[in-house]
Amino acid sequence: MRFDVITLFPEQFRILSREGVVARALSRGIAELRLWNPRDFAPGPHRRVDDRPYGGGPGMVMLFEPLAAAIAAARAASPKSQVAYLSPQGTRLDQDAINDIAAKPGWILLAGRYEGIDERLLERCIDQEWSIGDYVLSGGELPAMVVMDAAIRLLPGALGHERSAYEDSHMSGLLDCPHFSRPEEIDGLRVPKVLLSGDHGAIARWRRQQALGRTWLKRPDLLAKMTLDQATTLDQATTLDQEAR
Ligand SMILES: CC(C)(C)c1cccc(C(=O)NCC2(NC(=O)c3cccc4nocc34)CCCCC2)c1
Repeated sequence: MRFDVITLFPEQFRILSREGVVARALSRGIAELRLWNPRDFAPGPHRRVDDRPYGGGPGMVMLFEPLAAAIAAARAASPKSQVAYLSPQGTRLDQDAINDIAAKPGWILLAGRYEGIDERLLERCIDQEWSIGDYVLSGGELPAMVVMDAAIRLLPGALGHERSAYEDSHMSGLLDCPHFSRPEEIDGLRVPKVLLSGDHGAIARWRRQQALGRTWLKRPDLLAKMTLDQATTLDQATTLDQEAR
């Protein structure tokens, strides 16, 4: 899977190629990352990438021409990729959206800065608009990295052997169960006995029950969102739970 990122701050993306799942996927060729700086496509001696907004007001707007040229160059290099602008106006991303994103051959991600981009880019050059959440950010670079992290970890071979472990927990649509490790007791706080029992059936039941309970209490909206098949699993878990009592 190929990511072409259009950004005024390409240096920020070094973090992805240094360590972790994304770095490993990049070094293994499971994913590719290419950075495009609009400043390299800005004409004239001053190579302007931003200018004052028509109609006045504070701040600057990213100019159409350098961004359109950078997008065209990225499209030429990655003809199968669609263009997505990371923006507060975008469709809110969730795991279902990430699954769809990871199923495509590649994406050209545009990260905004200043007050945003010239609106005509949305008309002429951008296919999709995505948001990672409702809070004010300084740029679209971190959202772009969030999308890349979430999508790349889904690619075959990205997670290696531990993927199956994630599969049934993270992909169940439920919150995680509580996690414990050494020592058994900290300041009077002990590890739940079932986790020390070695009874893997009971441990699996307890974990499922805890995940269900926490999701019910903290994020009932996730439960409501579960698809039919997950709901079936939910029934199975509940049955298991009833048997256990
Ligand atoms: C009502 C709300 C959401 C608080 C809001 C309302 C108005 C402006 C912003 C805002 O943050 N403007 C700055 C800006 N943000 C983003 O790019 C951005 C923000 C949040 C999630 C994102 N996902 O992708 C990109 C995202 C970066 C600089 C270029 C202009 C966009 C926010």
